[in-house]
Amino acid sequence: MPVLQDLLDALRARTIEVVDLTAPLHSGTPILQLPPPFANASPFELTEISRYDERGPAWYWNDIHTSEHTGTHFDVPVHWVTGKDGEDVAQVPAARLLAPAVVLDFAAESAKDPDFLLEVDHVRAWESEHGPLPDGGWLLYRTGWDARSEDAAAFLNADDTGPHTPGISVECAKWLAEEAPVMGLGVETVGTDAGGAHSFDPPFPCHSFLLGAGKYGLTQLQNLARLPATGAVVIAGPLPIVGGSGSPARVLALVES
Ligand SMILES: O=C(O)C(=O)c1ccccc1S
Ligand SMILES: [Mn+2]
Repeated sequence: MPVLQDLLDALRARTIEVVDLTAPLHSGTPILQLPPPFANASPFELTEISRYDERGPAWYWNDIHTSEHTGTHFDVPVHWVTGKDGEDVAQVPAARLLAPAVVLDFAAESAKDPDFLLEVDHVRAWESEHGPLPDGGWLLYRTGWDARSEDAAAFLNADDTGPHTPGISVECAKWLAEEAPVMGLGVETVGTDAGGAHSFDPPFPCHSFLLGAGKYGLTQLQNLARLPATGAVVIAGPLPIVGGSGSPARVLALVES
């Protein structure tokens, strides 16, 4: 029996579940707020072209206006200066859009400290319990932040000192980029870097090291709580925007029931 038929049978029998890791995309979707003098992304907008009316009697359609980095989205190397000679989002090999994924759950730590940072030791301890990180796969970092995703203020969690959202330490970002076998980092927060990463050295180290190493980012993921620590397969579908630095993406996980 061909393996693909086995997959279809398992999906039909629901012995394999499809978990949607994507946040709904709408005008209220939180977007990263960079401080002046830096420019910022635009909120997502739908602009109606027609809706079964004189502009189009039988059809409803819209223009969309969005940043590449709005909502659940896929970061590619060219997004950062360290990866400027790397892939744009249209150049990501299709074979890499389906990959194994592991989940590192630090939701409890992030609930206690919104500036919590994942360190290499945390990953090493996870590996001693669950085995090595997947070669060519995703490290999905669960912080529980998806619960805030429909409240932009809570999700961005900024005060007069800037945003306070959990992330990855500089040392861990460098290690994930240069030592770990994963092809990318997925997070629940607005971007792959911690809210305080603007003050790190280098600033935004996940972007700087991971994209500089030709790796990828997935952001604003949801439902990581529904995935096992190991064994999920993630399908991430960015739009192949020619020359693009990233794209809103539909991200799904296949999980054995
Ligand atoms: O890639 C992103 O969505 C992101 O987080 C970002 C975008 C542009 C500048 C800084 C950052 S930190
Ligand atoms: Mn991004």
